Amino acid sequence: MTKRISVLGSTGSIGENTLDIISRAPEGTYKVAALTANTSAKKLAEQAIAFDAEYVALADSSQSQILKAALAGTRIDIGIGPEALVDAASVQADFTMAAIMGAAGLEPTLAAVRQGNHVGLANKECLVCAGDHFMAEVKRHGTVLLPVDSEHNAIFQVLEEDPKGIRRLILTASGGPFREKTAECLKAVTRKDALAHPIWEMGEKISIDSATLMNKGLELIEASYLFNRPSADIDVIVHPQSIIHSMVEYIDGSVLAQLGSPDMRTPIAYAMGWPARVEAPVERLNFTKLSELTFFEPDLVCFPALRLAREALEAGGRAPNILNAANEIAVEAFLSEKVEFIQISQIVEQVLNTLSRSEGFAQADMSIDAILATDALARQTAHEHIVNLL
Ligand SMILES: NC(=O)C1=CN([C@@H]2O[C@H](COP(=O)(O)OP(=O)(O)OC[C@H]3O[C@@H](n4cnc5c(N)ncnc54)[C@H](OP(=O)(O)O)[C@@H]3O)[C@@H](O)[C@H]2O)C=CC1
Ligand SMILES: CC(=O)[C@@H](O)[C@H](O)COP(=O)(O)O
Ligand SMILES: [Mn+2]
Repeated sequence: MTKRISVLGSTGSIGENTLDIISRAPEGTYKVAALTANTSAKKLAEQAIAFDAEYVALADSSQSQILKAALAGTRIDIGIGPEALVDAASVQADFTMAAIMGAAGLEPTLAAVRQGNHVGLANKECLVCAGDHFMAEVKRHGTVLLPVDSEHNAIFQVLEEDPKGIRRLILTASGGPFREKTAECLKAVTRKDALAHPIWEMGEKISIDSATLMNKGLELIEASYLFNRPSADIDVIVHPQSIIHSMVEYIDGSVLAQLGSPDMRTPIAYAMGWPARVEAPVERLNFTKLSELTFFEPDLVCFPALRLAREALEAGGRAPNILNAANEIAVEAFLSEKVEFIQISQIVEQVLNTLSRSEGFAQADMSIDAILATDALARQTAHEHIVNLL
């Protein structure tokens, strides 16, 4: 039977990889329901025509004329503005790929969750800013949540084989482009250096997160919510080759891992095909050509973001929500060359300190409005810290 698929964030790296899997599948396997983007109107229109989408949504209204002109004369419905992303996510779909970058993806992804079908979750920020609320909605609607983030997809695959007797989850990290740098050298790194991930080709925000190790911090929080494990049960280990995507250690000492070439089309295909396995056009592992697999502890002094994320997870309440929002603003400031690389984690720490002093982290109200209010407050506080730095 044809699967109806929506792709939230179709113009991004995960979105394009998802459409690549769709384009290679036998005729009739998939039907594209909805596609969304922020500002990439032209690319969104091209995708919509190529994949015969039913509905497209563009968040940035200033680009709407480009989209409308490009789709004039087609039967593709168009929505404009952030609320149209929620409409797109509400178009009936058997599987939705949630691949919007950042907390902007929260409300559309929740709308997809409310359909009660299958959701592939790439947008880790959703879980970081609203973990309890998000997982409660998944449960309430009987949604099948399929992790797409490579580490979480690896753990999901392992736990499908054996969910008993777990001692700890081990998240692997590439270490990013600066894994061999000293704290002194990190002071001089540029935007270009930070975007040059040694293994993965990804969007700009996640590439910077990988360079600061905040990506691994967000993934630690993501894993805690997805697999219902406390911080103490989740370790991070640097594995520069990124061949082992993550592991689970069991109480008898066994460790099960998922391996594969570092290509996101494997976890994407896994999520789209689940519970079946489907073809993905990725390079197969050739063990005789793998020179070595190495591992070492992350350096929490050079990369304080990972420590901050673990502290936020352990503090609970609003802390992960604040961490995420502050990080989004700090990364944006780094990408627009307003702050230095090492200031990203400093800004996040300052926002956490400021808001823990003035407001505390306790959060009785886990409603979406409370989550969005905290997100807005943390963004404003981060902007204030950045202004003070300039
Ligand atoms: N890339 C990867 O390999 C991996 C990514 N992820 C996660 O997946 C998510 C997407 O990452 P990635 O594909 O790399 O990111 P990209 O930056 O490549 O793409 C992001 C997508 O989200 C859209 N978008 C960005 N901001 C907004 C907004 N404010 N409102 C609506 N739409 C928006 C973009 O539209 P536009 O093109 O118009 O800007 C684009 O379609 C992130 O959460 C990331 O952490 C997880 C694991 C691996
Ligand atoms: C591909 C993927 O899942 C990314 O989140 C990846 O993990 C980034 O690499 P780092 O391990 O460097 O953060
Ligand atoms: Mn990852």
